[in-house]
Amino acid sequence: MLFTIHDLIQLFPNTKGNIVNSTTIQSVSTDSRKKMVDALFVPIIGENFDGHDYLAEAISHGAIAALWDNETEIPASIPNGFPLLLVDDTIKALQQLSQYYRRKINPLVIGITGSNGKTTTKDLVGQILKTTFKTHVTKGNFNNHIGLPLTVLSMPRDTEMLVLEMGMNHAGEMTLLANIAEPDVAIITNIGESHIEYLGSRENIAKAKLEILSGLKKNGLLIIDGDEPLLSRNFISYQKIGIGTTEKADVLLKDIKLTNKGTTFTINDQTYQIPLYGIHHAKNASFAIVLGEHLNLDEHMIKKALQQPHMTDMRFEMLKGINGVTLINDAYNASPTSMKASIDVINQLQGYKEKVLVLGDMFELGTEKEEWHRSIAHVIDEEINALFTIGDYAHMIADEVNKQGKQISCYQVKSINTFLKQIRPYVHKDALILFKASRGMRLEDWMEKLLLDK
Ligand SMILES: CC(=O)N[C@H]1[C@@H](OP(=O)(O)OP(=O)(O)OC[C@H]2O[C@@H](n3ccc(=O)[nH]c3=O)[C@H](O)[C@@H]2O)O[C@H](CO)[C@@H](O)[C@@H]1O[C@H](C)C(=O)N[C@@H](C)C(=O)N[C@H](CCC(=O)N[C@@H](CCC[C@@H](N)C(=O)O)C(=O)O)C(=O)O
Ligand SMILES: Nc1ncnc2c1ncn2[C@@H]1O[C@H](COP(=O)(O)OP(=O)(O)OP(=O)(O)O)[C@@H](O)[C@H]1O
Ligand SMILES: C[C@@H](N)C(=O)N[C@H](C)C(=O)O
Repeated sequence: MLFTIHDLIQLFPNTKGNIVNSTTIQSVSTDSRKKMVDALFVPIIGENFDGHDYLAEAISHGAIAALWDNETEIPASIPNGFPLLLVDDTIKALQQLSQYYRRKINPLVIGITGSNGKTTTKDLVGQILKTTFKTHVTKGNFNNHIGLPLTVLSMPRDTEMLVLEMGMNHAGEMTLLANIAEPDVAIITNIGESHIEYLGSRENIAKAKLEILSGLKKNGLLIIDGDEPLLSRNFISYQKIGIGTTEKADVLLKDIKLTNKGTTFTINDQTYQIPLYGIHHAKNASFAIVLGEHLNLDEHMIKKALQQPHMTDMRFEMLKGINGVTLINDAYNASPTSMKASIDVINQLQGYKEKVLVLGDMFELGTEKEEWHRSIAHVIDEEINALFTIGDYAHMIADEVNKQGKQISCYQVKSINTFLKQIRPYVHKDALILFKASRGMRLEDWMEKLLLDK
């Protein structure tokens, strides 16, 4: 049970229908299309639909009460006496309800933000905490003004640790999330260029990420990228731990080595092996390790948890394709920092006769999008045999590669059929192919054509 109707009317006293105080709500849903159990349905007015139009379906799928926008007509077809709680704005009410529930259950809350690595770090933190605590973790990428409240409201009542991914793409959004989450621990993974179109500069991105402090408990734990100058300031009200590879860091990440099974590294005199590739993933894992140590978790349990983590897909996900080719599905999203980090790994990976990059456009980069795309060329080594580019801007990466005189075969791809013909010679057991682009490019559709069981 989450709460009773009685709890709800303390927050939302304006009601319609038969209000039975002892009625217990087991779940909260914003989607009538999904089955629910003894749920509070929260209709949201969205870009494509108005959830208020689907109350009947929600009831048929298990809703026993609903919030209702008090400007929206109540359908005559509503079952007699069905309990409605009238509110000014259902999204704001959802957020208010989630803050109430967060305070009621009062787990230790870990909020994770940053330009890149939130989902990865969230998965790793959850894996480590689950060794010892009843832990509830954001599912997938549910990290915004709707996703975070739904994550809080899906938390079982006996939750001890709540791990929340906190995303933003405009100033002010992190303040809202931080005041719902009220984290005891805040992790800022890095400051990159993601969503710079809306923030204007990396300085403003850093400022927006630091809004998480508006909800962080006084003397709470702040774990940050210790190599990031935009985060190097005094945080007098918090216990700050900067993790990095430079002497500036409070905790030094050392001996980082890429292997064909992942990455090994040393931190606080302990050596770790993770099945994730690259310095950036060593850093993400280090955020989780330092948190585990702060909570006095056993080193061996931390190491074991990191050896077989359950990771969200499409983040540098290694797969086998036709003819035994190795495919890397890194197609969930892309920014210059994450695309360069992934290419840097490809440059270094051993054991392949041919290495191929399939790169698509990166979105939300603002007025300097051309320069940002061109900057990718600088990290493409001549280790790479072929570069396929897809989209209006990605071809500038190839143009820059050619300008630098690098001996790399470049293909500007216009259609999936052309692509499949051109990439065919590279689809063999000794080849490695990386797919990376922004979400809107849906590059996984291209990669899936090369999978065995497509
Ligand atoms: C509101 C919602 O959840 N919409 C989801 C829905 O979209 P759809 O187009 O179908 O519906 P509408 O939004 O128009 O509908 C309004 C509501 O009506 C419901 N409904 C509709 C039809 C029906 O028959 N019955 C109904 O009840 C409907 O459920 C709505 O509640 O479905 C889509 C497909 O599954 C979803 O993609 C869509 O989800 C939206 C995008 C959403 O915001 N979902 C959150 C739960 C979430 O956290 N999504 C994350 C992505 C978050 C993200 O991109 N984060 C950014 C940073 C934050 C940016 C912030 N400013 C922002 O605007 O998000 C990042 O970079 O990480 C996810 O999906 O992974
Ligand atoms: N610390 C990091 N620095 C640079 N790139 C990273 C880092 N961590 C992960 N990445 C890369 O960024 C991409 C997205 O990873 P992930 O989904 O974990 O980030 P995210 O911050 O959750 O993204 P989103 O903002 O979409 O939620 C992947 O390509 C991943 O390899
Ligand atoms: C979809 C959202 N989480 C995101 O990452 N957007 C950027 C622009 C991307 O798709 O690369």
